[in-house]
Amino acid sequence: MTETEKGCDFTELKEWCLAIPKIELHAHLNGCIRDSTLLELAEVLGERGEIVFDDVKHVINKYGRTLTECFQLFDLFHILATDHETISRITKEAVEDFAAENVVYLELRTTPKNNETKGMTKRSYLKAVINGLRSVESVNVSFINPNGRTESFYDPLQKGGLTVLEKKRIYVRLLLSIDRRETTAAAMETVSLALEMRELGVVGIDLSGNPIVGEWNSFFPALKYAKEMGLPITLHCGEVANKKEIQAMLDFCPERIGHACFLEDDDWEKAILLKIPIEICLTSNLRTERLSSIDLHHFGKLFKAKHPLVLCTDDTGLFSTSLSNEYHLAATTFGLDKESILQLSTNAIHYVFADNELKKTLREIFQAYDKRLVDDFSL
Ligand SMILES: CC(C)=CCNc1ncnc2c1ncn2[C@@H]1O[C@H](COP(=O)(O)O)[C@@H](O)[C@H]1O
Ligand SMILES: [Zn+2]
Repeated sequence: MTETEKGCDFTELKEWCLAIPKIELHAHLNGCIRDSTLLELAEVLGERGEIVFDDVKHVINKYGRTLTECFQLFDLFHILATDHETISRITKEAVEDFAAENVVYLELRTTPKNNETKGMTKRSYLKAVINGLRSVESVNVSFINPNGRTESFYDPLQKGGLTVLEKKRIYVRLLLSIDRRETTAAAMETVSLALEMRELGVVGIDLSGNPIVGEWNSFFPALKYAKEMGLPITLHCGEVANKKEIQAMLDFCPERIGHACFLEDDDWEKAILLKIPIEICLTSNLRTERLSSIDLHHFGKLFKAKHPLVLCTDDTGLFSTSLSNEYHLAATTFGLDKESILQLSTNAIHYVFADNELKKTLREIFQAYDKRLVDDFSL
């Protein structure tokens, strides 16, 4: 039994992890689709004869998928969520789900996709995502408007009354993902789109996709261009053992890296020296068999070394997890007390890609939650 479990009731700790404000920096839109939505979408396509519903139902409901099956499921997501309306819907639902978890700042990442049959371009895909943000009603969603100021839909003055003021607020920013399957030209198109959409809340670039597919050299030109243009970058790094690529990624000095499961000692030396923040996805790493047991996760030693870390979910839908669940898992596995957990969630402010003004707002939100942080917190 860990220190945390001894000192505090398991269920109470779970509720407490849900109640604290949290920051989510590594969440893939299509990986966050609700199971209920997936089944509904699959049923409709089944009725239209576009898929065989019973085959799909089996895949959606399957628990304990292999790695290959996880990526097969991503392909399925991309069949089910291909039109603009569905993209808007899953965005809306994902934001609502994170807000319900008391996530106060969300960096949602997604791969803009071309789909000629649906008249979809990368640009129109992204617009559908932004429309999804605009359509959320159950919580206040804020992102950047064309003037570069924070936009709040559901203005309390216009919509009137306490009911609006009582709604939770979530700040949302977008990261555009380059899929490792994509060509250099497609990756370049994504970076150009991100630059064009900066004023609509796009704050950075992600490199993701099946880690055994694609070559660093083919993504490098687009990532270098993004860097030159001042777009922060996060890379899925070391999801599988690939020494050469891990070294190239660290030499690139990204603003953050995700996973970092297969870094060797000299790689860690470099990551630590460069103070590269690590997006930690415990459940994802466990389910995708990056480690045999959760207590062996590199979170433990990095946390002790006070390396910049942020707990994240990766794919809430795919892995049936939530951010509060990840905090609870970290607390119970590594024996963190409440103060350490709250400090961990507060520290995430340092690693967000949003501007300093929003960082200040986030700091105020966390300070309001726990006044003890006022004195020893500086950005
Ligand atoms: C299956 C597995 C190993 C998941 C965990 N780790 C991941 N590693 C690399 N890319 C990922 C991961 N989870 C999600 N993605 C990327 O995010 C996409 C889904 O979100 P979106 O279509 O970009 O909106 C996937 O197709 C994949 O390209
Ligand atoms: Zn990921």
